[in-house]
Amino acid sequence: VLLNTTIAGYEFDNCLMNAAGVCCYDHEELTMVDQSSAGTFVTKSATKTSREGNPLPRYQAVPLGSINSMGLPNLGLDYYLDYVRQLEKQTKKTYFLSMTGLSKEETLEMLKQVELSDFKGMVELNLSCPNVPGKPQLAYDLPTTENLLTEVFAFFTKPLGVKLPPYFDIAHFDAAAEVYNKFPLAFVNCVNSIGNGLIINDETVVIKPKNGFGGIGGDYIKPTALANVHAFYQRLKPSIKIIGTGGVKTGRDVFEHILCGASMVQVGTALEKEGVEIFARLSQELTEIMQEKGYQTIEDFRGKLQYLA
Ligand SMILES: CC(C)(C)CCc1c(C(=O)O)[nH]c(=O)[nH]c1=O
Repeated sequence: VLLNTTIAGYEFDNCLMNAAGVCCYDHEELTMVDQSSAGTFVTKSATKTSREGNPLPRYQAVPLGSINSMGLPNLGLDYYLDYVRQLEKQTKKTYFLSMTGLSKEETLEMLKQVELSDFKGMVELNLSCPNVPGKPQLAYDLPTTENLLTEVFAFFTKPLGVKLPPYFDIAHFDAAAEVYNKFPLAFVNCVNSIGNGLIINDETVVIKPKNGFGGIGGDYIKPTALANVHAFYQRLKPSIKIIGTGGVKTGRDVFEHILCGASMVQVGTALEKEGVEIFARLSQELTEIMQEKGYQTIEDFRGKLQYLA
C-alpha cells in the first residue's frame, strides 16, 4: 500500500500534512512537521511584515474541536520564504507557502516577491483574508475574488492554489466553481474553519478577541468539510486538485476526504491536540483501511464516493 499523491505534477510520498495555522509558526514547528511522517508542510499564512495577532486567549481546544481568533500572528513573508527556499534545496521536497494580504496591493506585492525568488514550492493563497470593512471575507465576495485572481495570474507563473472557507449553499458551490474554473489553479483547499462560531464555558466565552466569536474546527466541521471537498471535486476542471481539510482525526476521516475527491489531506485541530506523531498514526490507520479494502494507492478510491440508487 502506498500513500503517495501528486498535485500539479509535484509528487509527495505521503498525502498528509498540517493545516495552515497549526504547528507552522516558526522554524522549530515547521521542522517538526518536516521530520514527521507528513508528506510536506504549509507555513502559517504570512503577511508582508510580521504581526503579533490578537490578545490571548485566542485559541481554545474543546472536546469536539476548537475555536480561534488568532488575528494572523506570523513572522512575515521574508521569514517563511527564506526558510523554505533553503530547506527545499536540502530535502528536494515541495513545500507550501501560505499567505494572505490585508489588501489587494499587499497580496500582489507578496506574490511578485515570490515570483521573483527561486522558491520551488507551491503558494496557498488564503482567501479567508479580510475584505473592505463591512464586506464579507474575500471568498464570499466572488466578483472581488475574480478580480484579484485575474490580477494575480497576469504575472504569477509558479503553482498556486487557494484556501477556501466553507460554502453552505448549492448556488454558492456553482457560482464559486464557475469563478475558480477560469484560472490555472493548482488546487483549491476546502475548508478553512467555519467562521464566527461561539463556544461558552458556564456563562463566559472562551476566547478574548471579537467577544468570543471565532473560527470553528474539529469534529464539528467534518460534514461541511467533506461536502465542500466533494462539491468542488464534482464541479472543477480535473487540472484543479482538491486538498481536504476539516475534522480529520482518524484514518477513517482521511479515507472519507479522499473518497470525496481530495488528493491531499490536511490536519489542524487534531494536530494541535496530539502533536506531529499523529501523522504516523493516521498513515497506519489509512493503510489498514486500504489493505482491508484491497486498495493499492489512493487513486484506487479517490473521488469514488457512491450515491444511493
Ligand atoms: C481569519 C483571518 C485572520 C482573516 C485569516 C487567518 C486565519 C486565522 C487567524 O489567524 O485568526 N484563523 C483561522 O482559523 N483561519 C484563518 O484563515
